[in-house]
Amino acid sequence: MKEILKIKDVSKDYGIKGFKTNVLRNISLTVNEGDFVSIMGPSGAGKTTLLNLMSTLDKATSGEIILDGIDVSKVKNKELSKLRRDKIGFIFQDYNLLDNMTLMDNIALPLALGKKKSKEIEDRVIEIAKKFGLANHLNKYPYQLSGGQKQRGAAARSLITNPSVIFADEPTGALDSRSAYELLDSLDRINKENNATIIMITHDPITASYSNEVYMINDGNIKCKLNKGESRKEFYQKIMDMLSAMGGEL
Ligand SMILES: Nc1ncnc2c1ncn2[C@@H]1O[C@H](COP(=O)(O)OP(=O)(O)OP(=O)(O)O)[C@@H](O)[C@H]1O
Repeated sequence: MKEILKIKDVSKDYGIKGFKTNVLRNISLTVNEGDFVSIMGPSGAGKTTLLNLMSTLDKATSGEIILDGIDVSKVKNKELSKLRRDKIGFIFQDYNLLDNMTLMDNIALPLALGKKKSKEIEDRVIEIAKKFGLANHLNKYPYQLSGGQKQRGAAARSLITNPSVIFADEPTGALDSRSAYELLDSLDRINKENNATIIMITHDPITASYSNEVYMINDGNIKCKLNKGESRKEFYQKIMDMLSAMGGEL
């Protein structure tokens, strides 16, 4: 199995000398190709900080982060944007689609900087849009789309460059339950069919039950890790049991 992300003894402090907050403490974890991982934990536990370090948006105070064989602490700032463009897809809670572009152009955007021909780009957008149930909406602008369609558009955009890993920060946070289900179903499909590696932060146990592994973070540490192994319903129950054992504080 190929290791896509390896984190070794990673710590993160904020603030200046004498006023430091130790937000993450000696975190280690490995994500393999094709894994679908959730990170859960109470507000302020350090989930977004961890995601920002893993996705190279922020730098660790100490420890090692290896992304697809590259030690990110050794990559210069100028090369980091290329690394992000080539290897990482992002899905944010608030979609981040550009209002003045059609869905087709929004999904194609990460490819616009490359050297691909426009017909090739269009074919790729259509292929991915189909996976997300968006093939009939490609000529629409974001204001003509529902929240769920926008978020599936953002997910399609994150996949267009065939990244090594997709990071999603509360991707269902702004969606009603039906739209959340459709997004999660699409993510589940691209995980299984394209062997896409997905790392997602969520507060929601139902959302987490779509992934295959859950890391529970509290006070800057990994408190426990759950593996799916059984059906999604049983995994949901396992997550709920873990949350109640931790005091249900989410
Ligand atoms: N730039 C920063 N400077 C100082 N402290 C920060 C900074 N960013 C985050 N923190 C602190 O680090 C801690 C962890 O924040 P983080 O956003 O990672 O938590 P979280 O688990 O994602 O929380 P939530 O679920 O509420 O989004 C918090 O106490 C927060 O106040």
